[in-house]
Amino acid sequence: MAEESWRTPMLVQELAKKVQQPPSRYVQPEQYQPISLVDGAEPPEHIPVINLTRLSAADGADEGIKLRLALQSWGLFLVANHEVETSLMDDLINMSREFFRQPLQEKEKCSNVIGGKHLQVEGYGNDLVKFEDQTLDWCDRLHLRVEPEDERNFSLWPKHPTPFRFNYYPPCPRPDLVFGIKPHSDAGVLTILLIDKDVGGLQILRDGKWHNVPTSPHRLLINLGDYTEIMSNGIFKSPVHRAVANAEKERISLAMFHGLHPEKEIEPAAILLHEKQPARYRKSKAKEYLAGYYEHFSRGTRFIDSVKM
Ligand SMILES: O=C(O)CCC(=O)C(=O)O
Ligand SMILES: [Fe+2]
Repeated sequence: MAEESWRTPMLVQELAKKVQQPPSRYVQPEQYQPISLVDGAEPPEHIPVINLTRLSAADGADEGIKLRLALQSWGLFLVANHEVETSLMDDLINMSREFFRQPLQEKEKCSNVIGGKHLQVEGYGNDLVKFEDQTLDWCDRLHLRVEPEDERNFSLWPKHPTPFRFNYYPPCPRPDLVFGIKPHSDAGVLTILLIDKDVGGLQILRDGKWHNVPTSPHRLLINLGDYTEIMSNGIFKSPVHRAVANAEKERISLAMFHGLHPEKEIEPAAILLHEKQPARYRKSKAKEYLAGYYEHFSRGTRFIDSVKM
């Protein structure tokens, strides 16, 4: 049988302890290399902020208009007045840090490797490796399905279950050569992202420019995913984003993805279509979309481009 050990790379956290240079599998092709990333990006001032208290106030129509404009032009917004206790946000990040700081043996009880050979989405470990020549990201994850409740796979959950996907980015000796997570848009309906309040790295692409997302104070970012872009026939955007690596500090983020039932069909809403505005995306089932999404993600391309008409 062919040697397929490339399918199960070493955990990045372990690798980071050993190497002075990221191995070639992690180094982005020259045209994508994140040279002077942080310096090169736009400051965060322009990223829209939506105040949830105003949005739900009886006279909050102006905030509603702001929200619509934000989703049309950015596909995302930072949340003000989210009323999530900052201590809860800290606890989540700290619990996550504790999980990743455990001995490897302990973490591997939640491993995403099946049969010693393949990676699945759910569990602890690397991102999916679909192609031998795919460029890998400088991060490990703990990815857990939380809804529907009867699909929770508790054998992959740490002892203290938490319903999120945790991204762990170890320091990288050459952040100019790798991505923490390569440029991508999220697949689903929307994502709620809890960002490390001390270490930056998340950047959003808009009109050809990368914008840094601010870290402090405790930040929640809500971004749309591809399903919403398709259902809105392109009115709302599914933003391309990436995380850059850091030479000295580890970084943690928690993403909660809201998706759809695998059998559900995703297509532009009929109410938005008319003769002058035909459907701009082909119909697909959520499960087929996800399969295509992961293939494209591995390659650093966007599946949504292939369902555009
Ligand atoms: O770590 C981040 O800030 C971004 C994570 C992300 O984009 C993802 O998990 O899809
Ligand atoms: Fe993402």
